[in-house]
Amino acid sequence: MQMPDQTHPLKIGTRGSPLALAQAYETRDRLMAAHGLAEAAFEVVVIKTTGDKVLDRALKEIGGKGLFTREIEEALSSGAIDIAVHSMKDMPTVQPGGLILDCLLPREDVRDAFVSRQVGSIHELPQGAVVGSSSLRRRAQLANRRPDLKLVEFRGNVQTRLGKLDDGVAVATFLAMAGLNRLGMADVASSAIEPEEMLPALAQGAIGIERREADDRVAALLAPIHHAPTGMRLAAERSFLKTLDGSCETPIAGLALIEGDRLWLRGEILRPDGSDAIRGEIRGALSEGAEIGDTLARQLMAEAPKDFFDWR
Ligand SMILES: NCc1[nH]cc(CCC(=O)O)c1CC(=O)O
Repeated sequence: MQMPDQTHPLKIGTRGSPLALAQAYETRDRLMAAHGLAEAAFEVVVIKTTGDKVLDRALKEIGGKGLFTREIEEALSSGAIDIAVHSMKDMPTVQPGGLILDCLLPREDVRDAFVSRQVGSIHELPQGAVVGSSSLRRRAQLANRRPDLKLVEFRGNVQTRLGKLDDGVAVATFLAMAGLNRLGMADVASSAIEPEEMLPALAQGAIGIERREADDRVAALLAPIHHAPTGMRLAAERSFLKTLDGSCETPIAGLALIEGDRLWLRGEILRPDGSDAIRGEIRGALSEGAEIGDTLARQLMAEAPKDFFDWR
């Protein structure tokens, strides 16, 4: 296999946020260790996406899937980069023709973090407290569990959101534990929310590496850093999401865990205002992630009232 080197570096495409860069460097470090390569054999290429450019509107208004990925995938297809590093929870369930996402790094903490300067957990929030979040899923889940709370839009990176808390715009907000851990900012979390209380986003905490499907050299380079258990869990979670036709910006939550030689998938779908939630779970063989994800999605859809999906 032709290894990348200083004159022919492997080009790693990524968004430019501190979290995206941390994920790109983690990928580079794993590739360096797996193949005994020097840092100079890699080049990190920062690409600005629509989601990075538009900061003044709610994500669902800008609309469409792949808000944070389109420009990066174009660079991959054109050959401007060799691999693209993504947060799997932001990835559409189907990749553009010619691209494939089959390399996953070991998953980080899947839980959401509850972040507040004043209170320690959701339960401690006073009646009617203002909570900031831009995530349709988190807003719907919170409204479902605490209809008394007042929800406000909250966009921007971690620092921006913490600044809004300091300015008193809201008493609390939510972030992914995975992102905080990767940024070395876990201490920002007042507490981690257990999946039993609130299921996370599908694929939360997982990093995926996308490549050109026909690029056998890159496939061979990536093979040793793929984490199979994460792949099995994500197969179930992404199949669940795909059948529901959801994206990271629809009120759908779920989590697959490995219990011995079995996969255990839990899922939840909500109305955006939180007035209704439907939950379910399913178990299956480790190799059957795609099947159980699809089956659970169909079960929940069958249980849902006719108008349940009118928000789509
Ligand atoms: N939608 C933005 C996004 N995409 C991935 C993460 C966190 C890291 C991860 O889940 O892997 C975040 C931020 C957040 O939800 O706090």
